[in-house]
Amino acid sequence: MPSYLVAIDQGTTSTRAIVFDQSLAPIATSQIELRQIFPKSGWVEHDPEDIWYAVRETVRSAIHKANISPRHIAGIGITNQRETTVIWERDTGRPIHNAIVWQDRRTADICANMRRSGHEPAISAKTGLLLDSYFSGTKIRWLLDNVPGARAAADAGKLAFGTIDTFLLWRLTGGKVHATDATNASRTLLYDIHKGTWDPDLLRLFQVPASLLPEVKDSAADFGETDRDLFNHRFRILGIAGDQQAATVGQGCFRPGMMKSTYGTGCFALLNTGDKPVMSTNRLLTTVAYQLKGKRTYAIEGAIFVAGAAVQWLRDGLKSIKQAPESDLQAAKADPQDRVYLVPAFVGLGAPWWDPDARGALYGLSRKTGPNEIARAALESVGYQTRDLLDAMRADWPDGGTNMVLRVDGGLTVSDWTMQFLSDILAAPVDRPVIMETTALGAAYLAGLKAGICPDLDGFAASWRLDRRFQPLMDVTERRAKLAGWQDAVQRTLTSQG
Ligand SMILES: Nc1ncnc2c1ncn2[C@@H]1O[C@H](COP(=O)(O)OP(=O)(O)O)[C@@H](O)[C@H]1O
Ligand SMILES: O=P(O)(O)OC[C@H](O)CO
Repeated sequence: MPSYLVAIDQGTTSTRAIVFDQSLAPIATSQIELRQIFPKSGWVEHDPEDIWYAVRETVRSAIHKANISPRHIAGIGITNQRETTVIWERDTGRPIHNAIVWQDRRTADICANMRRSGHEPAISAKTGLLLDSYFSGTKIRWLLDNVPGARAAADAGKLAFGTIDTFLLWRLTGGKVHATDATNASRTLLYDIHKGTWDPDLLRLFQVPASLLPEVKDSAADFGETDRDLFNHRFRILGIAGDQQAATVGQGCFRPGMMKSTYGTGCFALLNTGDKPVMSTNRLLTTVAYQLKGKRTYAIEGAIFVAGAAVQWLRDGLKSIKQAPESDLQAAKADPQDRVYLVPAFVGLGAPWWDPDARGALYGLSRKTGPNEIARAALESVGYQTRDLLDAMRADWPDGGTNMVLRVDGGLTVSDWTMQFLSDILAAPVDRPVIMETTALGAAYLAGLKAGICPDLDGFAASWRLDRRFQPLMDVTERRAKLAGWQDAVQRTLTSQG
């Protein structure tokens, strides 16, 4: 019986394919970096053909490395950077433009105008989101209005929209399947998360024809088969989830009150709130965590745009380190008396501030401030931003706040220094699991669940293994003083938009 699973993890900075064995242990990985395209300040694009090439190559290479027969693979799970928007021609499969990436701010003005017209409360009530350029809705509208001929072609039913999962599914199935899952749909500003349907009023408001949209399915579902020519075999595609939701699954956060935070380019914290959507009053997002057998489980989400990207800035912008792990060593050597704060608003500030016009700032520089102190400020900014999110979450959902433990994953969590600071500043334990590829694990598990070869949610959650627990060691007075300094720095950075 086929018992291996392949996860495709199409992230912002790279594409990975990972083969998991029957015990859900990763046995082979292949990864290709993704080219970032910055046409203008605040604009971020990806070439969908780069993404498609990387997916084909990494899947082939990971299966080859795993040294298994394709016949032993039970299915593929796809997980993806969310919100990133592609529109393509239905007859040729050709994208009409580069993908507009989630970080892209080109539609900030459209959002501001719609907000001024008073549309935000009704949109938030249906979608659980805020009216921000982060999400797909205004990106679709921009493409239809700015690519010559696009709107007419869309009205004639000749175009298809998708987030990256949907675009990949279309290509993998040879143009046969146009579908997504509820987690990805819940990031578009067009999807009613209470009813689980595309909303006609929202489509009218964002000027998006219904013919563009994919069918919305469960996160573990039959999404079709791969075209035989691609891998010399027809693989079943059995799972799809946005990457932060897949990480929530991979971390086994199935009970209300369980929370994970993923630290890659940005940071995304999701708190499972069960089968009822909790609408935030503190500018967090309400989102679908996963949908299984037609039943939606919801989460409150806090999204921070810059986490690991602050370390990349030390390396590529400031050139004060050569490799990311050096930031740890520098932070440990920083002068304890120095009080430098970095507010890394390089692309504006996300939750809970939502200020697209804010830009990064350093405060408290003295003659003694050097690279070590700035590295520490960069790593500390990850902790402070998480603290802001968690404070907002506790206010939205007081039941969840008391015995909180945070499960973490993502590239930045290898930094022991940052994880210790995170625990110190949250005043809560931080748990790092043995399997750090939780996003891919979640996608593989969803596919395995549908294939009937994986345990149920409780059985899977019981297999979660701790690598290390970081416990808070910081003195209360020091924590208070540090947090007060951070709040002051944020207030000075916010513009009138925030
Ligand atoms: N040892 C380290 N210390 C600090 N940051 C690190 C370290 N290793 C990786 N990172 C950061 O982690 C991020 C990459 O994580 P990853 O989960 O692969 O991101 P993404 O999925 O967003 O592409 C990079 O921004 C990098 O700067
Ligand atoms: O690609 P990542 O891991 O940075 O995640 C991106 C998020 O899905 C954006 O919402």
